[in-house]
Amino acid sequence: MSVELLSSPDRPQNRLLSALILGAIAFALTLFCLELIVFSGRISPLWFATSLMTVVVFRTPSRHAPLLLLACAAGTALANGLILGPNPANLLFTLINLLQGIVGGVLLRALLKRHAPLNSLLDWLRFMLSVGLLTPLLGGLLALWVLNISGSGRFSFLSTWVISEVIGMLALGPVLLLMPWPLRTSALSLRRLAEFLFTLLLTLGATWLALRFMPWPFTCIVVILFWCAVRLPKRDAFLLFLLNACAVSLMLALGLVTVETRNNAPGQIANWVPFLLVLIPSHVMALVMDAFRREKHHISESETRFRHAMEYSAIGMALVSPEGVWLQVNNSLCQTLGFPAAELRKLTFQQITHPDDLENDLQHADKLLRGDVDAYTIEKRYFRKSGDIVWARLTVSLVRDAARHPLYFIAQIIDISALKQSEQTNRRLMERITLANDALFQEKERMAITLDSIGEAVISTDSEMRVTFMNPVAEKMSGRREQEAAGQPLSALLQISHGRHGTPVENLLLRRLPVEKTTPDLDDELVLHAADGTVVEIHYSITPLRTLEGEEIGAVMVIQDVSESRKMMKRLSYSALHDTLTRLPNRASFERQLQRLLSDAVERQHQHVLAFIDLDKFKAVNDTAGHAAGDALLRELAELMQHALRGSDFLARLGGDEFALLMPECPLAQGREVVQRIVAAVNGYAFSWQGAVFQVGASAGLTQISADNNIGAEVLSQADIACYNAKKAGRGRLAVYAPPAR
Ligand SMILES: Nc1nc2c(ncn2[C@@H]2O[C@H](COP(=O)(O)OP(=O)(O)OP(=O)(O)O)[C@@H](O)[C@H]2O)c(=O)[nH]1
Repeated sequence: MSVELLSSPDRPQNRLLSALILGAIAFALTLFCLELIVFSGRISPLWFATSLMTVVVFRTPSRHAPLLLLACAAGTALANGLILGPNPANLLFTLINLLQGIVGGVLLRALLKRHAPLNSLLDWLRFMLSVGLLTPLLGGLLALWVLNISGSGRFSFLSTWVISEVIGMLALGPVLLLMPWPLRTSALSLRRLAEFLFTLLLTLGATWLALRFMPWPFTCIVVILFWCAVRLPKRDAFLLFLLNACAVSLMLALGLVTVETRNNAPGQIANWVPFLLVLIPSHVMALVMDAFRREKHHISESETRFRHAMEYSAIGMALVSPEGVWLQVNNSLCQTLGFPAAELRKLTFQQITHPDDLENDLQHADKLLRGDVDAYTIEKRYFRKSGDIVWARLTVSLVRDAARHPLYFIAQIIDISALKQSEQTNRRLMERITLANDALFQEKERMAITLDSIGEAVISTDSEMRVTFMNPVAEKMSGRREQEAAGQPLSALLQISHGRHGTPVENLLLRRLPVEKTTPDLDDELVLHAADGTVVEIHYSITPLRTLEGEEIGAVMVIQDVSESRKMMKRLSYSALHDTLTRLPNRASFERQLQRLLSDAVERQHQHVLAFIDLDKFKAVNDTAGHAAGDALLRELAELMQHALRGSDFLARLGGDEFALLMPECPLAQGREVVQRIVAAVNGYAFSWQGAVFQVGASAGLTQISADNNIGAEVLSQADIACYNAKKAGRGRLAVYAPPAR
C-alpha cells in the first residue's frame, strides 16, 4: 500500500495542503524551541524556523514559494504569540527569520544541486558557509539593528542568535534537504524503520548515560553518532542527529541531566559549542560514509555488470593470469572448449593450445606484457576436452595495476571453426576450379596447337553459320585472315565450284546449320577458289555442334585439300586401264569398250568392226636383240598403228604381241581398209636396234559386230579365228571372219 501526501504540487488543493502542513510543522518546531526556553529558563540552543523557511525556498518552485513561506511565517508567528504573548516585537523576529530564510534559500539554489543537494563534503561545506554561518550572522545583525539593542547585551544577543540559528540549521537543514517530497509510505521499509528506531533508542540511551555519568559527555556523544553514521544511510543518520540534538536539548531543558556551565555570556556560548562539535564531525562522518557506500555500490554494480557481461556474453571470455592460468571463464567459453569451468581453471592456456599455434600466441603475449602493443588478435587452435580441435579468433588485452605491473589478461575467444571449415572448403573448391581451369586451358592450348598443326582447314561457326574460328590452313585455303572472316557468313567466305571451270556450288549447307554430319559426293570434284585466285581441289564435311542438352550452338567445317589424292586416283585409274609399256588401253579397258559397242549394236542397231592384230616373228627380235629391244619395238609399232586409225577407233594391247582394234559405227569394208593400212605399215616398218635392223609383220582378223552378232565371247572368237586364218594363210595379211556355211 502506498500513501502519497502530495502527489502533484501543481494542483491548487495540493499546494494549499502543503501550505497547511508546512504551517503546522513551522508551528510545531517553533513551539518546541520556545518550550525549551520556557523549561530551561535560558535561551534555546536550537532555532528551527529559519532552516525550514530556507529549505522551502531552496526546494519549492519560485511561484509556489510565497504561499508556503507565508504558511511557515504564520506557523512561527502563531507559536511566538502563543508562548511569548502578543507582542509586535515577536512578529519582527518572524519577519527577520523569513528574510534570512529567503536569502539562505536563494544562496543554496546557487550553490547546490536541487536533486542531489548534499552529495559530497564540498556540498556540505557550501551549505555550512552559506546558511550555516553567513545567513545566521546577517539575521543576527539585522535583529540587532531592528531591535536597536545596545551596550553589553549586543554580543550576548548576537552570539545567542547566531548559535541557535547555526545549530538549528545544522540539525534540521540536512534532514529537510534530503527528505523525499512528496512523502511516499511505500518507500518506507519496516526493516529499515525498525533498524532506525533500534539505533535511535541505543543512541539516546547512550547519550543520556554519557551526559549523566561520563566526564566528557559530548566527546562520548560524538563517538555514538559516528557509530550511527557508519550504521545508517545518510538520510537516516541526519534524522537521527536531529532527534539526538532535540533529545539532548530536551534533557538539558528538563534538567534530566546537568552539564557544568559558567554564568557569564561567553560561558553560555561555550556551553552550546559542544552541540556544534557534536554535529559537525557527525555530518562529516555521515557524508564520508555515504560517499564510501556509493563508491562501494558503484564498484559492486560495476562488478555485477562485469560478471553479467562475462556470464551472458555470447562469445567466450576469460581472465587469464600472466602465467597463463584461466582465472575466470564464462559459460560460452566452457561450451566452446568443452571443459567445465572448474576443470578449465586448473589448466593453463598453453596446455590446451595446439603446438603449432603456441609459439605465435606466446610471442604476442610477450609483446603485450612488455607494453609494445595494447592488444592483439590472432586465429589459433585449441584442444577441446574431447581432443577435437576448435579454431578460435582470440583477442587479448592486459590489465595492469597502478604501478603498471601486469594483473591479468582479458581474453575474448570466438569459435570460428565453421568459418574455417567453409574457408577450407572454398579453398579446396578454388584449387579444383584452378586445376580444372588449368586443364581446360591446357586442353584449349593443345586443341589450338592441334588445329594449327593439322593439314585440314577447320572453320567453326555459330548457329547462324557465321565464322567464329579459322585455323591457319583455313586462312591459307580461303585466302582470308581469321580476323576479317570472323562474323561473316560461311557461304560468303568460301567460293566452291564443280571443277576448276565448273558451275558454282549452290550449297545450302554453307548457309544453314546441318541436322547431322554432311559431306558432298566424292565425284563432285569440288574446288575452292581462294580470294587470291588460287584454286584448291577440296573435299569437305560439316558437322553440327550441340550442347549436352541438345541446343545447337554452331558447326565445324573441315576442308581437305585433295589435289594430291585426286592426282593419285587419276594415275591409278589410268594404270588400271592402260598398258604401261605402249600406253595403249589394256585388255580390261578393251573389254569395257567392247561391251559398250555390243550394247550399242543392240540398242541402236549400229554396226561396229572388231579386229585382232598379232605380230609376226616378234619372238625373233626378243631372242636376237633382247627383251628391251622387243619392248622398244612394241612401243614403236603401237604408235605406228595409232597413226593409221580413225579418230573414234579404239586400239588396245591385249598382251604380248597381240592387239585389238574396235571401230565404232564402221562398216566392214571401211574397217578392212583401216586394218589393211595398219598391216601394211607394220609389214613395212624397219626397226633399228643397236645397228641392226629388224623386220616384223602383222596378221589381222576382222569380224562385224551388229545387232545380229552381239555376243562378246563369240565376236572375240570370230576375230581370233580370222586372225589365225590370216597367219595360216602366210602372215602379213588380214582375214575377215566368214561365218560357216549352214
Ligand atoms: N620383248 C617382249 N617380248 C614379249 C612381251 N610379251 C610377250 N613377248 C614375247 O613375244 C613372243 C610371242 O610369241 P609368238 O607369238 O609365238 O612369237 P612369234 O615369233 O610372233 O610367232 P608367230 O606369231 O607364230 O609368228 C614370246 O616370245 C614372248 O616371250 C613383251 O612385253 N616384251
